[in-house]
Amino acid sequence: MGSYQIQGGRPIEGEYTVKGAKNAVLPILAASIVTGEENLFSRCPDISDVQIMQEILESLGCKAVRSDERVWIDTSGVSCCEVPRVLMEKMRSSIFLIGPLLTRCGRAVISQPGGCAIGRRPIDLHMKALSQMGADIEEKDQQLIVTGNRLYGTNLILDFPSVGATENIMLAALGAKGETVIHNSAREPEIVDLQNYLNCCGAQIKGAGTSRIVIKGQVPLHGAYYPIMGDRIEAGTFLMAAAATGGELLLREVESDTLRSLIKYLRFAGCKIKRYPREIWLRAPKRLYGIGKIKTEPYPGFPTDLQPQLCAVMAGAEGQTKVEETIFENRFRYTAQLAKLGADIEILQRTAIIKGVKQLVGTRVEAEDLRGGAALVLAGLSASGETIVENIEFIERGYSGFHKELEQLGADIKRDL
Ligand SMILES: CC(=O)N[C@H]1[C@@H](OP(=O)(O)OP(=O)(O)OC[C@H]2O[C@@H](n3ccc(=O)[nH]c3=O)[C@H](O)[C@@H]2O)O[C@H](CO)[C@@H](O)[C@@H]1O
Ligand SMILES: C=C(OP(=O)(O)O)C(=O)O
Repeated sequence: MGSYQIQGGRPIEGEYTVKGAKNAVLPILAASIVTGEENLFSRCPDISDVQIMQEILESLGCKAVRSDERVWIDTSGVSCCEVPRVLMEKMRSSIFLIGPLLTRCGRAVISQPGGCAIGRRPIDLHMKALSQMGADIEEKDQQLIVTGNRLYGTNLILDFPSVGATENIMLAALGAKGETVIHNSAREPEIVDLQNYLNCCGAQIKGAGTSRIVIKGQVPLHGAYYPIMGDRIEAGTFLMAAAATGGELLLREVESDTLRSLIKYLRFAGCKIKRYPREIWLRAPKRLYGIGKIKTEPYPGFPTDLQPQLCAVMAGAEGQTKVEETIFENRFRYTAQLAKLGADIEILQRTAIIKGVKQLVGTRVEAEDLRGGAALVLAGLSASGETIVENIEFIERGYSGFHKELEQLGADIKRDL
């Protein structure tokens, strides 16, 4: 396991072009299976989750080749509908193969998806919807065998606007007879990106970005060229790195509208922010203010994937911040590591009560999940002295060249191994 060594106290300053979104590229790469043709994607972040998705696609009979930030996938040779357990367990997004495999082959064999330990993350909503569409689901030897040769479109009401379930249903609905309507669908921008890609392939989907998505089934599809949207979570992480270090940053090529809630709170914290359609400029004060109460919510609310980074930033702010995590029941584990740097954070059920301290002090900490790990890096950038963040493989699931990009922006950060 590798580590980052950070000498804290340097402001994050300059310009940064945001990379393609992890949470858009993963379902989109999986979705390419439904086309049965070649596809070319640009702006694909070079992160380990994308590498694993390429390996999964290859194991199913696709060809997948990366060249710089482009990934070419030829899905014509899909010959297998079983996702190998060892790859399935490597990340949560392996779950996105169910819908495309059902559409392409009428059958998907999967095991439990892996991923960061931030909650139980069951897949009952995915399964309930597929079964309502006529799929047979059988559990055997710790595998789920989903068969759906004759899926039919229907009205589905999600009990919770799950991002993954919304996307999986959209993908399975492509092969279903008739129209599928998803009510209470998730509204995340990455779902809009999935819809846009599929419509480029000839699909007829409308409503993504709202809580009612309509998918016309059995429309002929073809391969396409598609540029992946900018990563709002990466963008938010860099904005907060600048905010935590008294820096000044111009972010380029990100839909600023997708970061409205973060921008609002960073303004409360004392940052000056200008927002243009595809750029965000931020200048931070020497010390931030605590921002009172905030809770994570489905989009357009404050994203759970920025909660750990926000708590790390607020750990050094003047005053108190209360952060309620409403999406994942176990997403505060990283706060025990932040405490090693001197953060004063108390967890009461699903709320973190953060009393800002004047100065975090560098020490050795361990990343235990992707965003919690990024939060430790932000804390290290603002702390005095040296912080060593271990187990950075978790962080590299979602951030491409994280330390190099931060170094370009003025951080003193090195990677070991
Ligand atoms: C690759 C990707 O896009 N990952 C994102 C996606 O994850 P993911 O798609 O897994 O997140 P969901 O929206 O499905 O999960 C939200 C909540 O619903 C629960 N749930 C979900 C499905 C289900 O069948 N049953 C159930 O109970 C989950 O345990 C969780 O508590 O959305 C999350 C919430 O914005 C983000 O944190 C992840 O970064
Ligand atoms: C939880 C996350 O991702 P995943 O769903 O891939 O585990 C994340 O990106 O913060």
